Amino acid sequence: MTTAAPLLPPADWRDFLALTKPRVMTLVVFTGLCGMLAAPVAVDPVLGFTAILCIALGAGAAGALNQWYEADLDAVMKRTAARPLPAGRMERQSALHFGVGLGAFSVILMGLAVNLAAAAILAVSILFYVLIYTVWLKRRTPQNIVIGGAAGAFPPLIGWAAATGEVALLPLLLFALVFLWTPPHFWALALFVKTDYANAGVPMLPVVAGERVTRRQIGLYTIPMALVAVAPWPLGLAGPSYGVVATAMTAVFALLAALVAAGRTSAGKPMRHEKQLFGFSILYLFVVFGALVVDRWVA
Ligand code: HEM
Ligand SMILES: CC(C)=CCC/C(C)=C/CC/C(C)=C/COP(=O)(O)OP(=O)(O)O
Repeated sequence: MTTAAPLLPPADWRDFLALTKPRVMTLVVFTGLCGMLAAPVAVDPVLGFTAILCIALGAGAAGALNQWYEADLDAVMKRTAARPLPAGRMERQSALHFGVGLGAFSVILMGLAVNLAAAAILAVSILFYVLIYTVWLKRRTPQNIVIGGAAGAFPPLIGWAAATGEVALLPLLLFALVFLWTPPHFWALALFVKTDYANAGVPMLPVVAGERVTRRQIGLYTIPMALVAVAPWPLGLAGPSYGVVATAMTAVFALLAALVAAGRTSAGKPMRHEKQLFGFSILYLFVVFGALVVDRWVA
């Protein structure tokens, strides 16, 4: 006779919150909000709030499904071992039900309360992150984050579509900015947590191709990223206040990326520039996206 594994007690709300990767999602939601506020229309506040809520819930659902699928990987990486599933604080089924329910709710609410264009792009981004990145590419190729990372670039398009019902050149540039920003953002981190990924058998670029190639790739992606970041200004899609902030922030980003690409080290501080580039990459998107909204509404 077989005995069923004992069921865990119901998980705490904090564990469900942790499934949504709330810290990463703040920036995802912020880029969505800025995409919405950069649109040349005044959005009804209730509708706008609902759209941003749907992006937050959809992104949270994607995070939960990611953790449901890769609990085995998370268990072997130091950075992720304390998450609710690998730490044994939650049944896998609960994470699956939570993710599917929340994801469906976010897309349906967006479709009913906001518009179909925003709901469709939200659905695509959730499916992209879960199926294309997490299930298909992450364990197969070091290009995982380049292709799969597109999922994280959709929110500005969703925000814009929520406001206008369509897409346009400016939100497409914002998509391209986050898309090209993701490799330097992630590979800078991957350089200093390489052993974690190597132990887990995840083929991240520094593990598979080595540090030199990764550094060069960071430098290479930074060039088109810089052009796309500044482009809204000369194209007349944003004014000089955006142009100045975006140029200054991009110059700092490019300098740090160049130091990383050149493999510059400072005595006694291993991976100093890599850590600086990773940290700055987060501030960078907050400031550049924020500057676009300030430029539209205040400047
Ligand atoms: C496939 C693409 C990406 C990968 C693999 C990736 C990976 C990571 C990892 C491993 C961390 C550090 C640890 C953590 O807190 O979990 C991190 C931090 C972060 N990422 Fe990304 N990231 C990606 C794309 C993005 C995107 C698109 C955004 C937002 C637009 C973003 C925003 C952030 C933020 C805000 C943090 C800091 C979180 C904190 O303070 O703990 N990331 N990222
Ligand atoms: C609107 C919507 C659905 C947006 C999707 C949000 C999204 C794709 C964010 C990407 C950022 C992210 C959490 C990467 C983590 O990669 P990982 O899963 O490899 O990190 P881990 O090792 O921390 O699990």
